[in-house]
Amino acid sequence: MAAAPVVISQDEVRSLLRYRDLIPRLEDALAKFSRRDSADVIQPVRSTSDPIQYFGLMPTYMENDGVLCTKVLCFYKRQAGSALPSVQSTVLILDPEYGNVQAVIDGEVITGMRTAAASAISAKLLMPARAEVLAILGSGHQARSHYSVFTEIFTFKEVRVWSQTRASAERFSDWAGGAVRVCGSAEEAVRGADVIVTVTRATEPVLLGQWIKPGAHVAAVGACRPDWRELDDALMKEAVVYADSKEGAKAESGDIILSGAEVFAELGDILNGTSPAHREKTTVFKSLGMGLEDAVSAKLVFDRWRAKNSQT
Ligand SMILES: NC(=O)C1=CN([C@@H]2O[C@H](COP(=O)(O)OP(=O)(O)OC[C@H]3O[C@@H](n4cnc5c(N)ncnc54)[C@H](O)[C@@H]3O)[C@@H](O)[C@H]2O)C=CC1
Ligand SMILES: O=C([O-])C1=[NH+]CCC1
Repeated sequence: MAAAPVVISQDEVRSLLRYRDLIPRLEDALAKFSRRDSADVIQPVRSTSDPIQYFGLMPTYMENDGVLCTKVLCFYKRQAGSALPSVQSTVLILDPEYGNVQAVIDGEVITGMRTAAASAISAKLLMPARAEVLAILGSGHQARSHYSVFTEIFTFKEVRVWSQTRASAERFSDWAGGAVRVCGSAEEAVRGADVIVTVTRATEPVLLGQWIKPGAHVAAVGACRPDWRELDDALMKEAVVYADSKEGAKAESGDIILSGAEVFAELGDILNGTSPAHREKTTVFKSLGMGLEDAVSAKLVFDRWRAKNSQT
């Protein structure tokens, strides 16, 4: 019988995962994904069903890297007063040879960090030169991880936040040590911004093309269902649109499907040098999230966890 799986908690993941290690591995994995070589990556679009609002399975196999993994995720309606996240997830690492589960890893920190890291990679590739102003729409879990990585790897003169309520935007600004300007409207937050991150649970557009400075880069992270929107048609039609996965974007993104916008390229195509990065134009990175990103993060965590626990 195979050994029982290890369980790696959220605190352990937080202590083991660093953006400086994760970002280069994600860049490598995104590039492999876009080459569509099945020995590098097999990652179908996630399967979803709605028995409890939204239940998703995100399997990935990376033969050459010896990784077999799946994330299980679930959205739920936050109960008043609950501190639990609205996206719950767990990552399972399986033995690629025998299929037994080797590790059960809390998915919250992984989801927060790998999503923010993918957005940061999009900004590295697509934001205008000398970007000075970052605007964040939304103030939840993803807003925090995006603030952390964007301020760790870039230098902005100003960071702004807008959220559904002023109180939640102020809590976010307090969490960030007061270094963030709280804005009274999404328009106020994004006017003149060079980089805009949308991390809301909106189902209707909260970001309009008419507000955006030409040449700005938008990392659009929410609206991951075919009938949900964060961005309006004007922006989707004006911008050069990139995605993590073209198949994922066409199947899951309301902003792509309902606007009729074309996905110009994947981030991996830019990393492979097979598509240009149109930094001089207004760009949108439509992020849906990929099992591949969880697999890379979970492998990093599991390898570090084993190294640490074999020494003790
Ligand atoms: N692309 C990806 O890889 C991933 C995307 N997501 C998506 O990112 C979004 C944010 O996720 P979390 O930060 O974990 O959620 P959260 O629940 O922690 O935060 C959501 C934020 O959206 C705001 N919000 C809710 N409804 C809104 C509306 N109608 N208009 C404007 N703002 C609204 C809330 O006030 C809050 O600030 C969600 O849509 C989630 O599905 C989450 C994980 C990965
Ligand atoms: O990739 C992911 O984990 C998610 N994408 C949308 C919600 C959660």
